[in-house]
Amino acid sequence: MPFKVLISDPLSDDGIQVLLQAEDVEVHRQSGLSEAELCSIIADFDALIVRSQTQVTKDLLSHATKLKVIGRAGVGVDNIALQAATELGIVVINAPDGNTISTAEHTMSMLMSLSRRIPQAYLKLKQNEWDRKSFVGVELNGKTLGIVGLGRIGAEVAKRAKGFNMQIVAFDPFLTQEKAEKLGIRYAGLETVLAEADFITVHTPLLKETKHLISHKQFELMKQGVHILNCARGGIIDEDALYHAIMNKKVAGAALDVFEIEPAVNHPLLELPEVIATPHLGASTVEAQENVAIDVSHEVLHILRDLPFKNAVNLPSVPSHIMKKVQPFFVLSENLGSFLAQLTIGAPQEIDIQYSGDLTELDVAPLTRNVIKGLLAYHLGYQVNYVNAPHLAKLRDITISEKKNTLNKGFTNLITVELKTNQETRTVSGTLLNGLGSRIVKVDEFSVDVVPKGHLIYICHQDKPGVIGRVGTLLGTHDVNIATMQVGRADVGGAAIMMLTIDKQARKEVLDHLGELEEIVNVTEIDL
Ligand SMILES: NC(=O)c1ccc[n+]([C@@H]2O[C@H](COP(=O)([O-])OP(=O)(O)OC[C@H]3O[C@@H](n4cnc5c(N)ncnc54)[C@H](O)[C@@H]3O)[C@@H](O)[C@H]2O)c1
Ligand SMILES: O=C(O)CC[C@@H](O)C(=O)O
Repeated sequence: MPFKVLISDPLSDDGIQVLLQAEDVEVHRQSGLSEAELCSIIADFDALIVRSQTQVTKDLLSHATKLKVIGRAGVGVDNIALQAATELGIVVINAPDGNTISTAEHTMSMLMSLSRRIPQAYLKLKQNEWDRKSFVGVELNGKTLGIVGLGRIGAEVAKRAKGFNMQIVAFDPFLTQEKAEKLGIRYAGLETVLAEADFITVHTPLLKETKHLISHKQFELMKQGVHILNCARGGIIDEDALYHAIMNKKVAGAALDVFEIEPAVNHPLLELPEVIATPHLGASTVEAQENVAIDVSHEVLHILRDLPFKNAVNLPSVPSHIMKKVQPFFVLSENLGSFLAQLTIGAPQEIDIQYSGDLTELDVAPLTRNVIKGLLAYHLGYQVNYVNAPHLAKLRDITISEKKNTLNKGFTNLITVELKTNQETRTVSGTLLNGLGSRIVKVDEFSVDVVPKGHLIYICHQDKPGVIGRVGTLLGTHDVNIATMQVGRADVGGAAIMMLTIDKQARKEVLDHLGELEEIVNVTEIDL
C-alpha cells in the first residue's frame, strides 16, 4: 500500500515533484476544506502538508488515526496543535529557511510603500484623481530603522536597509555588542530601540513572551510620527494599542502583513488611511514556495520511509535504552534551562552543566540537550527541539560544556547549570528526589527547596525585619495567593532571596509594585 499524503493548502507544483514521483506515495491535493470535511477524511492519510491556512486542531488530530507526520511548508507552526501532535506521536516538521529572503524583501517593499504612501496614491489614481498634494512622503536615507528580533529575517532586513543608508538599531535577546558590530548595526535594549527609531519592524516569533510586546506603554516611548511594520506574526503588536496610537498621531503609518485573527477582513485598522496592508504575503513568491515545498516534501518522505530527518519541531528521539534511564530527569533538566533563561539578563554566551551523584554513571548527553532546549526555547519558541537545540546554540555562538563531578554534595543526584551572559553569571541546581519529584535546591549562593513547576516569583532583597510580611500583604491585597515561600540569605542583614510559588500568574502592575518596595532589589517572574 502506498503512503497517502494530503496537501491541504496551495503548494508549488515544482516543489512537490519528489512526492509526486515517489512510487510509494499517493498525493491528494485538496485546498479550502472545512474542519468538518478534513475530520471526515484525515483517517485515510499517513502525512498532512499545510501552509498557514489549514488549522490543524486537537479535534482534527483525534480523527487522524494513521497520521505519522505533519509538514508545515513555512516557519510558523502556530496553526498546528503541537502538544496534541506530540502526545499522539505525530512528528511535526517545518521548513525554516526557504522563505527568509522573500519575507525580508516583502518587509522592504512595505517599508518603501509606507514611506512614500504608494498604495494610498495608487488607490486615488485608480479612482481617476490626480492628487499630488496628499502624498508627500519621507526619505529612508539617514533615518533609523529599529529591528525587534534579529534572527534569520531580521538580519536580512538589516542588510538591505543598510543599502538605503539607514542607521540600524536592533534588539534581540541573543544579540551582543560584538555581533552587532560585525553586522555593522547598533545593539540596544528594547526601550532604546523604540525610543530612537523612525521606523520599527518586528521579526520575532509569536510566543507568550512576545504577545503584545508592542502595546500602549511601548507606543508611548516612541518618537512622534514613527512608522511601524509587522511582517512577522499578528499579535506581536497589540492591534488596539496601534489603532489608538494612529488616532492620536503618535504613529504616522503602519504596514501590516499579518493580523491577530486571519483572515482579517472588516478590520478597524484597515479603515485607517495611515495603514497599508497585505494578506499574509511575506512568503508568497514563486521561489519561497518552491523552496519550502521542496524542503518539506523531502522531510515528509524521509519520515514515511523511516530515514533520518532534521527539521522536527516536536520530537524527542532518544534511543530507548538510554531514554529509560535518563527520562526521569528530562523535565528537571529542561526546567533548569528555562529557569535560567528567565532569571538572567543579557545575551547567553556560555552554558556550563555539571552532573553529580548517580548521574555520573549515565549518558547525560540527552539531559544537556534538554537544558539547552529549555534555555533557548524561552526566546525562540516552537522551533527549538531536543534534536536541534545544540545546533541552534552553536549558531548563536553559545559555548556548552558538560562535566561530571563525583562529589555529590549531599544529594543522590544533582544537576547544576551555570549561565554566563554578556552581563552576568547565574547558577541553578536541581535534584530528583526519590518518589517526590524534582526540586530546585540552589540558586546562585542561596539554598532553597522549590518544586520547579507553575508560576514562581523570584525576589532579591535586603535581609531586614518586615520585608517578608510586606511582600505577603502586597500580594494578598492584589488577590495573589502564595502557595509556597522559600527564603534564603547569605549573611544576616545582607543579600537575601525569596522564592514564591503563586496559584495564578500575577499581573505586571503587581510585580512592578513589589519592585517598588524599599528593600526589594529586583523581582523576576518565572513560568515553568
Ligand atoms: N509574513 C510571512 O509570511 C512570514 C514568513 C516567514 C516567517 N514569518 C515570521 O517571521 C518571524 C521571524 O522569522 P525568522 O525565520 O526570522 O525567525 P528566527 O527564529 O530566525 O528569528 C526570531 C528572532 O526573534 C528573537 N526574539 C525572541 N524573543 C524576542 C524578544 N522578546 N525581543 C526581541 N527579539 C526576540 C529570537 O532571539 C530570534 O533571533 C516569525 O514570527 C515567523 O513566523 C512570517
Ligand atoms: O504559508 C505562508 O505563506 C505563510 C508562511 C509564514 O507565515 C511562515 O511562518 O513561514
